[in-house]
Amino acid sequence: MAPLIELSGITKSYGHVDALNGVDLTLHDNEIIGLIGDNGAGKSTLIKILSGVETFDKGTMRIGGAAVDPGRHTVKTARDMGIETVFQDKSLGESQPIWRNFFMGRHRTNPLGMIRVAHEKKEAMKVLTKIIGLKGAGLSADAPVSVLSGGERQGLAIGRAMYFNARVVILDEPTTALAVKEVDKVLGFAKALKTEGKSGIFVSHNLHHVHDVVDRFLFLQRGRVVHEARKADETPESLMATLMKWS
Ligand SMILES: Nc1ncnc2c1ncn2[C@@H]1O[C@H](COP(=O)(O)OP(=O)(O)OP(=O)(O)O)[C@@H](O)[C@H]1O
Repeated sequence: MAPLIELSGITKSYGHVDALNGVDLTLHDNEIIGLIGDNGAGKSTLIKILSGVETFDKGTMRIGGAAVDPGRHTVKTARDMGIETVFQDKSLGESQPIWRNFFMGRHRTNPLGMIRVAHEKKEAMKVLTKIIGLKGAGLSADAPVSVLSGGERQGLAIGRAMYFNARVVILDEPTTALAVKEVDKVLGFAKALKTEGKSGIFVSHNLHHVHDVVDRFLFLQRGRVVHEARKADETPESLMATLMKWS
């Protein structure tokens, strides 16, 4: 079976800055990989290209074996091919109810074009309580997003991606600026991707978090993949030593 994602020789420049300089990357079915690299290594550029936010200059991208035309790759086509990204700065509508956020931009409608509100509320709560495991007396589909903690908001975004049939969920610094208990929740949500048969790409500066979640690590430096390693061969400390070596 073809890898879910296969990148070969991907380059991307912003003016004179080579953000990516010949990146090769393979992601297999039901695998989570971690992208590790210092500031400016190219991690964000790479995930923006995968998610269709940015295009690439040279190289080939295959998703599920099908070649992607960089001129036609958009957030919509990436989603249609099963790639969803939970960006660090994603904005949820704070005062909007949870169910609306869950279905934002992708509402289920009846033949008259009206939103199937009761159905959407039921579906959203099913995912959030059964798959993501959110708890709490005040938790209801009608509650505003503002009742959710930082970690739970990540859970909503991850659950939504899974519901809309993502095959790959990209998590961009999902644990940044969260309290310890919230971090544990988010790491649990990330690991749930595998239980649900999905794949993932996890980007974080925290090597303990990366080590906890992923199967394989790719080290990026100045727009190139300079080192790859498997979880079985690494500890958070050895990852740090490798990062220092390449920084
Ligand atoms: N829109 C842009 N315009 C110009 N240069 C950019 C742009 N986006 C990224 N770059 C440059 O491309 C290089 C790679 O940046 P990128 O944000 O992908 O790195 P990163 O590994 O995600 O860093 P960080 O961990 O700090 O987020 C950097 O030199 C950065 O300054």
